[in-house]
Amino acid sequence: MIKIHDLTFTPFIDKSQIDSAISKMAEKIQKDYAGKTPVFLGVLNGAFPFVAALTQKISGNCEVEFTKLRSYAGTQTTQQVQELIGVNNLKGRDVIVLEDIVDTGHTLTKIINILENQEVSSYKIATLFYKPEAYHQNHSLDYIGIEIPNKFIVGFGLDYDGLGRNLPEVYQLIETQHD
Ligand SMILES: O=P(O)(O)OC[C@H]1O[C@H](OP(=O)(O)OP(=O)(O)O)[C@H](O)[C@@H]1O
Ligand SMILES: Nc1nc2[nH]cnc2c(=O)[nH]1
Repeated sequence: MIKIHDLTFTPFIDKSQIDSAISKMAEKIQKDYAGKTPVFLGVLNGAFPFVAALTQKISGNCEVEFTKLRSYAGTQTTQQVQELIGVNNLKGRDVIVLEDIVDTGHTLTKIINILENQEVSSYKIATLFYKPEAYHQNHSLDYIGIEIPNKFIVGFGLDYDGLGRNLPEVYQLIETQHD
């Protein structure tokens, strides 16, 4: 168990499970984009370890860009997704969005809106973690690493109020916590 700020988390997904999910995803992407030079678009802050781990498993040409969006405050989504760092050079490109987690899908909806305005040639969505019970958007996800229940997690890029992103494995919030 670990404590971050006021909350306690229990070990949930270990390093080898994360690595094997990323390897499988990289293999699929590599096949689907054979002969192309896709642009991986990482969504900061949370996606930084996922982007590094996935792109290192891709052989062949690819580019890496980042955008920075924020929707979560504490352990709750705010439904207002802010674009803190934008991208504007994706016209005509084959883009693969790399998200650390798709939860309600508000962030994803915002990204799709941005990509459609930029006239990209094609786009697909890859997410390391996915909460199917929380997702209520129509857009389907193209590459999913690990499906998880609708509980707050930290680690491997994901934070609780700024802390926990550096953890190499993933922890789940213990929900019955009393002071
Ligand atoms: O599907 P949603 O409910 O929109 O949640 C998913 C988003 O929430 C987190 O980002 P956050 O807004 O916390 O910013 P961060 O990556 O900088 O922590 C996460 O990195 C996803 O981008
Ligand atoms: N840290 C963290 N950020 C999120 N953003 C959306 N869902 C989550 C989650 O479960 N944990």
